[in-house]
Amino acid sequence: MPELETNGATELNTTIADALAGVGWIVIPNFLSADELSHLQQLATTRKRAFAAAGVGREAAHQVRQDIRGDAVLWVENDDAEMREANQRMADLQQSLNRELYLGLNELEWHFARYPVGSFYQRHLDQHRNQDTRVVTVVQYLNDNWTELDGGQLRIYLDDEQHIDVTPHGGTLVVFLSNRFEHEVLPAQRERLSLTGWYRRRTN
Ligand SMILES: O=C(O)CCC(=O)C(=O)O
Ligand SMILES: [Fe+2]
Repeated sequence: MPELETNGATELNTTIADALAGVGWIVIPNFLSADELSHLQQLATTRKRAFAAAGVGREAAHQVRQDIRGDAVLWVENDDAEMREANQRMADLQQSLNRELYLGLNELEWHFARYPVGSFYQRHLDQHRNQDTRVVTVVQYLNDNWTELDGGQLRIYLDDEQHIDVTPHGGTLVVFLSNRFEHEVLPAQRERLSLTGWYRRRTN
């Protein structure tokens, strides 16, 4: 029998859906429990050698450009047994967003991302040009004891060039509409670890 979502999880997913329908973004501290956080940190550590430099651009235009983004990534597979719980939480959120906002999301693609000391990701939009399949961006941070001095904030540009800075505290979840907000990762003064993903609507 499938596990039932707890009421807390359902409520949280509704809060996220409401925020997306309203301002279009939300930050949720302590989205991950301490156990979930340490499990994901351990996985990222165990798999450290499998991370590969991230690129920019799609297909033929794809290239590693550390002057644009300096992180290394490891994609998460759907059938990864170690990621079962994390994938399930994201699947539950996907279902809530579809139920409440009729977004028609049909998959999550996500990866671990490791930003070495001094690295950053320049201001960008997550939707690839001429392709609108990335609908909702989700980021979970996996860092212990992060302080303002460690840099690495996620800067989200709101309307009128106002911005908010999100500190990548372990367990924090950020969700925003992929086509609406340009954002950047400020230079990290410590190694910075996250899980970043996109709910997509397949066009074919
Ligand atoms: O790690 C973050 O805070 C955001 C990463 C990001 O913008 C991306 O991978 O597209
Ligand atoms: Fe991004």
